[in-house]
Amino acid sequence: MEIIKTLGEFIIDQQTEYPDASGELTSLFSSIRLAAKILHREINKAGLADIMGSAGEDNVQGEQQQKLDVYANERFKNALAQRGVVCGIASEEEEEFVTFEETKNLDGKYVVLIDPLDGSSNIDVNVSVGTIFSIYRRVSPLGSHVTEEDFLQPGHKQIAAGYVIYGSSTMLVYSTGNGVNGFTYDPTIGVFCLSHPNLKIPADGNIYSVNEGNYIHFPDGVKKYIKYCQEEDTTTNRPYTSRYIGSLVSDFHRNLIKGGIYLYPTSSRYPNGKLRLLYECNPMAYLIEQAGGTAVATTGQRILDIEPTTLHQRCPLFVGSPNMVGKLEEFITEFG
Ligand SMILES: O=P(O)(O)OC[C@H]1O[C@](O)(COP(=O)(O)O)[C@@H](O)[C@@H]1O
Ligand SMILES: [Mg+2]
Ligand SMILES: [Mg+2]
Repeated sequence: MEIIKTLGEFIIDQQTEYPDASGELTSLFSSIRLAAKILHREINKAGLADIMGSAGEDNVQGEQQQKLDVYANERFKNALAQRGVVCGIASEEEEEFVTFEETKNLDGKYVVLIDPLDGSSNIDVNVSVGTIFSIYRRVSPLGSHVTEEDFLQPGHKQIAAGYVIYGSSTMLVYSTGNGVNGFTYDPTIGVFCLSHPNLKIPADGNIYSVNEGNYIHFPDGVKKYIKYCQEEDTTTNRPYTSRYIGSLVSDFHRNLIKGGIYLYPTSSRYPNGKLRLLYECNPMAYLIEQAGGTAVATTGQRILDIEPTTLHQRCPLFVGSPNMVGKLEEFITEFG
């Protein structure tokens, strides 16, 4: 008989490992689960619903907001405000952090940082997109008003992080600091089921993911590494294969399973890199380290040790199989 372990059961099992657990994190995860199911439903029929295309406004990053960016932001915001365990969120689609001022939330001990819809440029062309989330305990006292300090915590202080990928199937992949597990959504029974237990990234891979359209603007060390990936050398399994979907969640997920490296370096267009530290780089760095991989902003600079200064700050991201990131760091050390 087929044993199905649902996400709900898995979280409750994990909770028993923490004797003083209050169940609040479990409750927070059920909010994320609910919003993910609603997004799954909408994305699956996106071509039929009025949910494609631009929303006609720019977000704080100066990027045109897509209708699905706005929709996803509202769904996650509403779901996270429901259960009184989250006192505030910071989102790619909100200029300032949002506090849930209803009294019940002031006692919420968690803050959530979220990229409600990752891979926005792929929405209208039916390519997989995602949601990325990062969870911290607040630093301000319970019952008091939420402050920016609650959000500007270094990545190693995360108590959980994860993503949802809306692809050929919808999956939720997360960690609470005890390994990384993946759950596939079964819409026929409306639950996420454990499908990828204890994910570990291979130490080496043969996939590199980078937008080579920006190549001429990359630092020399990165250029040299990309050339290294393309050289012929069967002893080191090169040339590697180039794969770039243009949705961080999807490129990350593939490399997590198969081994590989994802690079979003600095360039003249993005002098500090494109991706946002708090709700893209930190959660992915937390997951990759839990899966045995590495995430750096440059040689020896662990993403999780960066002290954030602003909500939407950007930083370069090099993440993936430890041996591949290590090799890239050698090139950056030598060539800058
Ligand atoms: O088109 P580019 O410059 O290669 O950027 C692609 C990257 O930008 C992103 O789309 C940024 O995320 P958002 O879609 O959430 O803004 C990543 O998912 C992706 O990896
Ligand atoms: Mg994103
Ligand atoms: Mg986004």
